[in-house]
Amino acid sequence: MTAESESAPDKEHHVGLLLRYRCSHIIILNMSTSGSPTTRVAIVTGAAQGIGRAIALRLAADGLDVAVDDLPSKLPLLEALVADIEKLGRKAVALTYNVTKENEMEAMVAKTVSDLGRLDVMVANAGITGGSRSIMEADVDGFESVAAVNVRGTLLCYKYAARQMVKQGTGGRIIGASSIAGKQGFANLGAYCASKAVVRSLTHTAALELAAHNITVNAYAPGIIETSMSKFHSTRENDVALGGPCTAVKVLMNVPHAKVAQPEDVANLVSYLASPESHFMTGQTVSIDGGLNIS
Ligand SMILES: NC(=O)c1ccc[n+]([C@@H]2O[C@H](COP(=O)([O-])OP(=O)(O)OC[C@H]3O[C@@H](n4cnc5c(N)ncnc54)[C@H](O)[C@@H]3O)[C@@H](O)[C@H]2O)c1
Repeated sequence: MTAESESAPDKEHHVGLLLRYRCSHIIILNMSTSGSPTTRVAIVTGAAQGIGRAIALRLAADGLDVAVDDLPSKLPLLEALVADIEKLGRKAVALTYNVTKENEMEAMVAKTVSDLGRLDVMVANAGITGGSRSIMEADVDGFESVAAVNVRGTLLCYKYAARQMVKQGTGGRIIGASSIAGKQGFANLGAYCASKAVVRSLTHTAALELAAHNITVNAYAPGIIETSMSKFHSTRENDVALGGPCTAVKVLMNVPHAKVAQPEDVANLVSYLASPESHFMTGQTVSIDGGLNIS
């Protein structure tokens, strides 16, 4: 390539860029709920409680219909959530598919499309920590069960959401649940840290592969959020039982904004990541951690 061609791209190149921009803009406008006949639809996994529940409610408040998924044992909580979403004037459906099973993730997307009409937003939120264990005490079964939910579950959510969104041809938003633990190490949380780093990596790859389809892929990386998960890692009893330090408490001691945040704080971020306004943002794992991880 000559210096001239580098500094002055040809007209065809400019026209191509413009057309691509216009196409993506038209799709973005179609995604808007205001004045549009099409209501956007989201799936939130791990939605029965904690961060997932707050995200489902926030997306409903934003005007989306929502399929809420969790394990079968959480069905009563899901049904209560559906009722709360319906009070906001939106449609909702409770699903009990296991994110670790490929046939169930395919069925989850198919059921959402058959019940709610389409899929625009996937929030792959379900996750587990698997408890605290040092590398020297690590057991392969425990490592694999964390990976099954956090890694395989995220991959399958991304896969079947992307397939549906590409089929629809109207773009979309795919959002994963990483963690501060995916950006830095925490003693005795090796399996969890590794799994959340993989979520970040899958988000990079999926963002590149799906850009041509006007699908953005981002993840949230919370610090300590007040849910049953973080409470589990905050008690002396679990500390002693699992042989690890009070991980959540130790982390908090290093947070510049030293407070425990609420699930709604993460939901506010997801609201933006899921919105048409975030169309120029992809491949990012966004920290929401009170300043713990600044880089
Ligand atoms: N709470 C925090 O401080 C924090 C910090 C960083 C990241 N996160 C991440 O945010 C997400 C939500 O965390 P939370 O604190 O709300 O956790 P939580 O334990 O309160 O909720 C997680 C939900 O996922 C569901 N789930 C687990 N395995 C599942 C499976 N196989 N299929 C379907 N659902 C399944 C659980 O039943 C539960 O309802 C997780 O991915 C977690 O790793 C949480």
